[in-house]
Amino acid sequence: MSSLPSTQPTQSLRLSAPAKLNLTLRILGRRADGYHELETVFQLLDFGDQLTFHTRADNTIAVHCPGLDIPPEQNLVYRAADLLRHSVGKNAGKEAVGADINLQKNLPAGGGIGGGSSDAATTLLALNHLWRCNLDLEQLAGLGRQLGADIPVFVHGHSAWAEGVGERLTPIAVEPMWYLVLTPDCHVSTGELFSHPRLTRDSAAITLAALRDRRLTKQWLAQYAGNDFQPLVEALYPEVRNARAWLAQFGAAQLTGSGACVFAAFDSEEAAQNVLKKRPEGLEGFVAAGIDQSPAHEQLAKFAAIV
Ligand SMILES: C[C@](O)(CO)[C@H](O)COP(=O)(O)OP(=O)(O)OC[C@H]1O[C@@H](n2ccc(N)nc2=O)[C@H](O)[C@@H]1O
Ligand SMILES: Nc1ncnc2c1ncn2[C@@H]1O[C@H](COP(=O)(O)OP(=O)(O)OP(=O)(O)O)[C@@H](O)[C@H]1O
Repeated sequence: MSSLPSTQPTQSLRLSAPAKLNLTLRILGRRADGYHELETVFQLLDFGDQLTFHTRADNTIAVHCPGLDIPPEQNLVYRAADLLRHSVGKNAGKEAVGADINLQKNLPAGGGIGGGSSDAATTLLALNHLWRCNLDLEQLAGLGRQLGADIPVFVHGHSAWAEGVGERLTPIAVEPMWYLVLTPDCHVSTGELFSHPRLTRDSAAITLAALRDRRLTKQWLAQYAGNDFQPLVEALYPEVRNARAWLAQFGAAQLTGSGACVFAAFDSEEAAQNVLKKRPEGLEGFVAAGIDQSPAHEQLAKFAAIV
């Protein structure tokens, strides 16, 4: 995969953290370390969180995130920033490696759309630039992997076919589609689901060979879409079951990640918006286009070009 643009450092930066959907998700088996081997398709979306980074003259990392009810030091944004500065040994030197980071959350936490993971990846990209760490994308993805299996895809910033625990990535082009994503008001714990005795974890592999020219078409999806978490999540969370059953009236509807969000694909924004307007009271959601490239990378490249 490509490396990052190298430029003079700057003092502040505003970048997006896009959401993802898992267009298919198969669990192939459990490894000795407890993690699971997967096959999944990551589709990036043109909707996500927003982050602003300002470097500081001291070594403090301060994360401001109105509305997210967790201690700042547990925020994946803080953990990514701290991991980056420790791993490059910068915090031991004379140069200040602090930052004020403002996180505007638009994505629900624990929704299976990768919000926290994307925030962490965007933080690695931004601070690698601002702190002049000069790590390449592989190195940043390796750091991200230490914090979560979903982070590497956002570091590389391309919709992808993924294997391993989700870190072995092959960039793909997905036929353009609009997605209606419903966000049931419940929080699903990824760790609990992966360790649940009733989880299906012996699916047959599809392999990348099924994706001709690394292009994913609607026909491919019709054959291979699905999510091994779905039966279990629907059994445990009636809100998810009800949301998907409602959406299934309008198209093939499925779970993303380990839930709780469910989605369906449409040919136009208008078609997706029309369905969103009809949603039952109390059920929220959003419409977004599928994109192959992360806006964070485009923003960083543009930024680097003008400083
Ligand atoms: C379900 C997906 O969202 C699909 O993209 C991901 O596999 C989950 O990725 P994630 O949320 O970044 O997961 P992590 O934070 O790394 O792990 C949470 C917990 O899920 C389990 N886990 C995660 C990923 C994986 N391939 N196998 C696992 O068994 C591990 O027990 C881990 O303790
Ligand atoms: N910046 C953050 N945004 C959201 N959640 C965060 C963040 N930092 C830490 N967390 C914690 O991580 C948990 C999972 O959040 P996240 O939004 O990544 O879940 P998810 O959408 O299910 O992700 P994935 O699809 O990667 O499993 C949350 O419940 C929250 O406690």
